[in-house]
Amino acid sequence: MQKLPSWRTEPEIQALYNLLQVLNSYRNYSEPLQLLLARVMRFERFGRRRVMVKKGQRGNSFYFIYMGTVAVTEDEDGSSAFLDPHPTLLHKGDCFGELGLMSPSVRRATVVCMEETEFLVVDREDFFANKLDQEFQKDAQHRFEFFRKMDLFESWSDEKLWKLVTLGKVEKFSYGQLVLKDFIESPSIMFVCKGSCEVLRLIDLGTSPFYYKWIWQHLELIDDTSLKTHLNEPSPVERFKEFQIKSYPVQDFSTLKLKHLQKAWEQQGSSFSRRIKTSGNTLPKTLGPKIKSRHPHSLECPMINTEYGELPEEAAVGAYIKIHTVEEGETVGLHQILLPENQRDMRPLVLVSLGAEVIRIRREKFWELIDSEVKEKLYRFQIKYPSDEDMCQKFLQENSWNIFRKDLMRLLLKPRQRPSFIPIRPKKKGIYNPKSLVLDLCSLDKETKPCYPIFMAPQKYLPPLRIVQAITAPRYKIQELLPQYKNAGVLV
Ligand SMILES: Nc1ncnc2c1ncn2[C@@H]1O[C@@H]2COP(=O)(O)O[C@H]2[C@H]1O
Repeated sequence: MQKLPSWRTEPEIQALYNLLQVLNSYRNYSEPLQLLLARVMRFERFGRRRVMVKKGQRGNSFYFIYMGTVAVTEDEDGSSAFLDPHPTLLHKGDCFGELGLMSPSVRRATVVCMEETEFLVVDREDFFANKLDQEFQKDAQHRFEFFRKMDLFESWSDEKLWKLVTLGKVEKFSYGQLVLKDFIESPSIMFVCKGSCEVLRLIDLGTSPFYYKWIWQHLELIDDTSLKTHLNEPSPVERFKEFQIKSYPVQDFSTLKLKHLQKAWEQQGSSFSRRIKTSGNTLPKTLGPKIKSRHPHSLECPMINTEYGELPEEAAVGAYIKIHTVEEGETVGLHQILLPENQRDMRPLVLVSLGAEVIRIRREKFWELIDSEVKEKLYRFQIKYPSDEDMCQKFLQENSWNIFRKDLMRLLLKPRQRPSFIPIRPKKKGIYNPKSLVLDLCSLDKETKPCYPIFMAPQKYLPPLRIVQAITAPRYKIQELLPQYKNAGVLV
């Protein structure tokens, strides 16, 4: 790569072409164009604070970022990038410098290295000889057509729309890739031009009164004598019954039917005399026994203090909760743009790609461009996201369903499946076991704990928090709820 382009042999050009497949913006070009570029690109490396492109100056080169990060700024020396908490950053695989090469040939912005950065440089003559200008015109036309279809800009002239087109580029994100850590704080808005994205909220479950109550309700099933102090509610047995019946979305009414029949028989003077125990402190018999805790004694584990009382330290976990999906043609970050700052919901929200192409535009640039008609339409975009407490309740409800579904799948399908092939991998230090993403309330007081991954969120949002995807609690064996499946996989 560091060899002068004119010295490269054919096999070296092919090797460079292969090497550059990791760069998104390069890979997007046709294969012949990629090969042509591999012949002419120069390799360059610069240190932090080096200004690559200066706003207002004439441009001579176009750049692919091979490694490192640069910032795009409005000032001439790029110093604002080091003061701005949210600079516009370009990373490995991105490219820049095309606008200054095309008319009106001056640089529209300054680009400065944020760290030591490696570039592949295409000079002006090669840029035009390889018709890269036409590629960028095609991209711009694509953005123009996307905005033209949007109801939001229906009243705009083509000329005005082109101004918007020049404010951002299309960025591609693969499935599951993080688009923005927090789009509430982001200085940009986004237009999803292809695919979709998910809005997630990271919730510290330990701050929710509902979660606190839920945890203790379940822990009482492990030992219902030691926890009476935690809730001033009906007896634990009562709660146990209520919970166990509710915790599976299946209810067994057979005992009620029997009771009804028994009454009918008594009225008919039948000699039937068996009594079915349905009331009192026991569960309906047909529901069977719960899975017994292996620790019938009081729960001994480290506790932490929360607003509502003590919570086992292990149960102080967080979860990412999906609150919205942004579809193709929709926007991100405009949902409260018209609200006064003191009325805005400032809770951090994460944006994750489900396979998406987005156009990112700085808020202030967008604001300068929009007129009263667009502002009026923006009122329609206002979305109120649910409260953390509501999200927590939803998470726990879905959790019960998910655990139930897994139990059911295990019961109905597992014995029929062939054992899956699990390659033996050498154990690596520091790579967490994905199973640890499930908090198991039955093993809270076990000596050996699974090593949970730690969420390294900036302290201003949350303390380091173990993230879970699900919580398993003491529960009935599903066979007891579905007696026709006495043995897993076999319907009797
Ligand atoms: N908002 C933006 N987002 C990403 N890249 C940009 C943005 N504005 C300008 N650029 C790039 O920064 C470059 C500065 O030099 P050019 O004007 O030649 O080309 C410009 C674009 O490639």
